[in-house]
Amino acid sequence: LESPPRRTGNYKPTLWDFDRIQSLNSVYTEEKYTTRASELIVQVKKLLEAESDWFGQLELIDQLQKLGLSYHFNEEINQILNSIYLEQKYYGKTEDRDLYSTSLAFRLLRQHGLKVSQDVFDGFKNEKGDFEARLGDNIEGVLQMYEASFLLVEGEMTMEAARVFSTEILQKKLDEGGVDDEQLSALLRRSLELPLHWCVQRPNARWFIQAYSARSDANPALLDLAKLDFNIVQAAHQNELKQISRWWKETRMAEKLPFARDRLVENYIWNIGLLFEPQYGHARIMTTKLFVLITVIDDVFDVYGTLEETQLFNDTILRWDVESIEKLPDYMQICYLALDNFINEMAYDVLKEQGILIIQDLRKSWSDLCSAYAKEAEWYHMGYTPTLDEYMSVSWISISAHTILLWVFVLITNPLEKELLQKWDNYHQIDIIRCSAFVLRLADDLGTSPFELKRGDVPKAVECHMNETGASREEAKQHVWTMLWETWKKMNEESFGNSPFSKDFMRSAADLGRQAQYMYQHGDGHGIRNREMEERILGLIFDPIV
Ligand SMILES: CC1(C)[C@@H]2CC[C@@]1(C)[C@@H](OP(=O)([O-])OP(=O)([O-])[O-])C2
Ligand SMILES: [Mg+2]
Ligand SMILES: [Mg+2]
Ligand SMILES: [Mg+2]
Ligand SMILES: [Mg+2]
Ligand SMILES: [Mg+2]
Repeated sequence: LESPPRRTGNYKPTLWDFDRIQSLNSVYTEEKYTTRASELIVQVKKLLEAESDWFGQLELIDQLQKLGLSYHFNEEINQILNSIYLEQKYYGKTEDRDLYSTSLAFRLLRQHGLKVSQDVFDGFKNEKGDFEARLGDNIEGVLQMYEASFLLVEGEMTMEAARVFSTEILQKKLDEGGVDDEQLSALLRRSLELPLHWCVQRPNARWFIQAYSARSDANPALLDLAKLDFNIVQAAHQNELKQISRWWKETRMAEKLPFARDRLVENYIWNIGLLFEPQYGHARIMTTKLFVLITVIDDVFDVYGTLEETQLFNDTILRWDVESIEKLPDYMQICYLALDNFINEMAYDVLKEQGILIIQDLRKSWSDLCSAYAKEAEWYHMGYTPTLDEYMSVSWISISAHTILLWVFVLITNPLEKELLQKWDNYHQIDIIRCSAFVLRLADDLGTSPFELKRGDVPKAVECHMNETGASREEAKQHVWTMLWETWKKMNEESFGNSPFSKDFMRSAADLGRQAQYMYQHGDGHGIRNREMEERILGLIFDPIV
């Protein structure tokens, strides 16, 4: 029986080939630049110390975060935010504080894990309990209220009302052209599309550095440090990318598996967002290799493999015995061995560094992932459209977040305790992992499903909801956005909880969701190039800020 013609993703070749990547070089690895940066860091620390009032301190902290510089000042920022929280200065009588400072304090303290009550906004309501219309006269204050509203947790009606109230005012102002300040209207447009709380820090820093350099009141030391630090970090990223690119070329997978996405740079960008701290260079290299293998094997199940082949591959991964590899078609033998080599490399890495054998944990994660892939392939080939709940029960695994976060956990947790690792045995119950996976899945479906369905793929969240409820595509997309929004409330709750995982891990889990919203903001930024993504990659990796 002639097997049906194989589908293809029609993926274009990579925009950034091996030679282009290997030709990357930057002057910002030179000693004189890092010395200059250290001097500027001292100057900015003095700026922080010199700030007398709490409002000025918060403004500076907010700026440092946007400029991607906050990691140099963690101690100072901790100390300032903790004392503002303890002294509750933002709670004062409404007349001597305003919407702007209250909202800024609410957002920065909550982001820091300090749970300011939503009651701080009660002072801005009228006797009926609605926010006073006059607040709309201060657009900067309303923008801060909007940004603060994304830090809500379940059941906080005041924060829901704050989001609706502020969104309406900001949208109306933009529609009427009522914002004459060009910089402010750019800020409004950007935040209405993606609020600060949903923005991954490093990839967005360049935009905020450009915006800050356009301000007449920009502090020269702060601006110089922002540009210099960005370029120094970029130089380090270039070296990491060159190293991964040599590995990718040696595997020859792009050539052997031409049907799959050859997206080394895009896969690396994911990890610039996911692993923020510059010292996580080795971790970014390993997680990028993981992303590259996930991308290829995802395409094996979603695009190229026949139903029988995908089941065969899944069985081989479940059993992980080399005898069964004999039965795999050649292209799958390449995938299996590349994956097996990588898992062994990773396990060896951890064994020699931490003295713990994690090979079973890594394989278990991958067998769960491939089982989910196989389930989706079965649904596609049977022409079956699951209910949305049924779809999510499989696709929150197939989006690979649980595997990505296991790699991140192992690579940044030092020392790696056995009992903490054992918590991964029932990762289905770990809220932060589930939330991160849901945001990644829902953002991915909103960004990639139109292209996936054109070439043939399992019905995605939007299509499942349409099929189940008869909703229109627009209504179904709105429903998916609402699910994403509900998930962020749970994710916010997790950052207050006393999780057994480190702050860096909790941040990475949330950043995985944020990075997805960044990659898919203008369509499928991962698989199908678009101008915005191209410009973002040039600005992030190739071109220093002058
Ligand atoms: C890194 C990833 C999140 C993972 C592999 C590439 C991705 C960008 C995404 O690709 P996609 O094909 O959209 O995943 P899915 O929809 O087939 O699950 C799934
Ligand atoms: Mg290719
Ligand atoms: Mg896919
Ligand atoms: Mg898939
Ligand atoms: Mg919990
Ligand atoms: Mg997708």
